[in-house]
Amino acid sequence: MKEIIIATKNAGKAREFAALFAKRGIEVKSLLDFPDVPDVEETGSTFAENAKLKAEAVCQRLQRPVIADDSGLAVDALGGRPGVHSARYAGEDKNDARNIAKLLHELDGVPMEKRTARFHCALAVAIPGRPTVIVEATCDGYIAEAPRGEGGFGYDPVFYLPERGKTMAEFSPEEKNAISHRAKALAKLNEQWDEIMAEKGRTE
Ligand SMILES: O=P(O)(O)OP(=O)(O)OP(=O)(O)OC[C@H]1O[C@@H](n2cnc3c(O)ncnc32)[C@H](O)[C@@H]1O
Ligand SMILES: [Mg+2]
Repeated sequence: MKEIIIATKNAGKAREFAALFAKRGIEVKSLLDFPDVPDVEETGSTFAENAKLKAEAVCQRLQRPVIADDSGLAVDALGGRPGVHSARYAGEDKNDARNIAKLLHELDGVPMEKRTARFHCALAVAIPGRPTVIVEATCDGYIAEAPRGEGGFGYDPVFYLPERGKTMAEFSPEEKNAISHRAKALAKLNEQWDEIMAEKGRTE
């Protein structure tokens, strides 16, 4: 296979998938390339449910193999919030800067050792006529007291990895793709990739 569709309108995610799949010589298309595909409502209560909803809706529409990513940030001191609501934490417009400002406000006064958090990533692969495959992975860190760095997207400027002494937004794309929740989930998918794609070959 030379091309895969990622069911996302998030340019940051699309960029990371493009780099991760480039190693395999596979070109990534996102929903930014298919503007007519309508938004899928994320009504699930877990990352896995939402990834499945997005992958199956777009697969149904395009009749092609599709991967969807549902991801987010779970902060221990906030009982796991923003969780599945990470994208719209500060409002419907999905504004990264406002989401970060709200998060920092909610954690005001919480000491560093209690600012533990993890990024979650659920990936769902939907192929016409086949059961959907789902994998999940996480990446542990801390919520910094102020944003730092220009790279990545979303909550990366406040996601601090003490072992590197940097926020994820201070990582190069290669560094982030070596350790991120998304890269780890994709590595899990990779283990099943040949099997998934072999089945696909038979249905073509
Ligand atoms: O649903 P799609 O179209 O894929 O795009 P989205 O941006 O709405 O994506 P999600 O519903 O999965 O919400 C993910 C939220 O978690 C954030 N997020 C996910 N992965 C991240 C990462 O690697 N670094 C920083 N923030 C991330 C992201 O900014 C969003 O606020
Ligand atoms: Mg979304």
